[in-house]
Amino acid sequence: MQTFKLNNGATIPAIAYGAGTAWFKFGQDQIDTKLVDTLKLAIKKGFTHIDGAEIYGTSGEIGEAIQLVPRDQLFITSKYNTGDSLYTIRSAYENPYQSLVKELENKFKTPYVDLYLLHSPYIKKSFHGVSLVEAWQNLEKLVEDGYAKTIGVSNFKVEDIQEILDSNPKIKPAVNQIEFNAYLQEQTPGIVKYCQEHDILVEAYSPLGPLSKGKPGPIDDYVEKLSGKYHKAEEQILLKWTLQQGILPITLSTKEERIGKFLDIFDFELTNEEIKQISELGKQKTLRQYWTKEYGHYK
Ligand SMILES: NC(=O)C1=CN([C@@H]2O[C@H](COP(=O)(O)OP(=O)(O)OC[C@H]3O[C@@H](n4cnc5c(N)ncnc54)[C@H](OP(=O)(O)O)[C@@H]3O)[C@@H](O)[C@H]2O)C=CC1
Ligand SMILES: O=C1Nc2ccccc2C1=O
Repeated sequence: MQTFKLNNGATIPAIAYGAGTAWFKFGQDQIDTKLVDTLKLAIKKGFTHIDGAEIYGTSGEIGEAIQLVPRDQLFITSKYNTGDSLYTIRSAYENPYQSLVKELENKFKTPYVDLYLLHSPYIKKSFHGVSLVEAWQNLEKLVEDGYAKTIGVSNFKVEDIQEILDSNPKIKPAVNQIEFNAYLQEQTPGIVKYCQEHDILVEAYSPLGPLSKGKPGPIDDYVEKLSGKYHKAEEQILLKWTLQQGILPITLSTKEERIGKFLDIFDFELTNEEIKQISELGKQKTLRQYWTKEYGHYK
């Protein structure tokens, strides 16, 4: 499995299986056995990186599935539930520190996560009990106490990351997880370039948006042509387009045949011209699925 190097020297497997979106079950306590089985299948097929979050309600399922292999063979991500951008949903826990400690003990049943993120920058002291900078300091303490190996952010704009950097943090964010695909190459202005210049790895959620939600669209014919040229599925072409830009895709499938395919992307390379062409065609359409102004709520 290809890896990326993070700014703290840690390595991160270059593609992740997401335990959110289609698996989202916040507010229900019962274990989803189909998710446990699918996560085990994904691990057996070679996924070593699982993307979770408090808000997904699936930390218990991840905890069950990861018993399958030694802990050090896996890379587990979780995220502090910042709630929605309208401040109507909040974490079940007092603060980000407590959230991870309790989820590790009661759900993940493992002593640490490899990566812990603030799920969004929508953090207000009056609502969350901590300001954005104090939330970040909670994450730093999680590293100091051994509960998280690496820390980062998600859905952060340039100015949100700058606010953390301006606070003179002990630890810099290592990752910014954002919505990224051919139809959303800038979740917010300049964010990809800024992260790459500051040695912050960009993780792409919804990398297959153009296939699942974007059809018909301007990249369809070209991606189909590349699919024929490389004898790879359209999903594989889009995951490769993401990876070759130094961006880590987080995807998922509920279906066995797709899960294996997602990992069979390390034996071919798109040319620079092909990467550029997908990017240019993609700019003709905008598709944003998450964290829109109108979105506000999770459900
Ligand atoms: N930080 C954040 O705020 C967010 C993080 N995430 C993370 O990213 C993960 C992945 O996000 P997601 O948007 O689901 O990622 P993708 O864009 O990779 O979409 C995956 C979905 O696409 C479907 N799909 C795959 N190929 C095709 C195709 N050829 N035609 C039609 N449908 C297809 C799959 O369906 P099927 O099951 O039928 O194969 C699956 O449900 C989440 O689980 C979560 O971990 C997601 C959103 C926000
Ligand atoms: O997986 C996710 N589904 C979501 C829906 C709304 C906001 C964030 C998310 C996720 O992270």
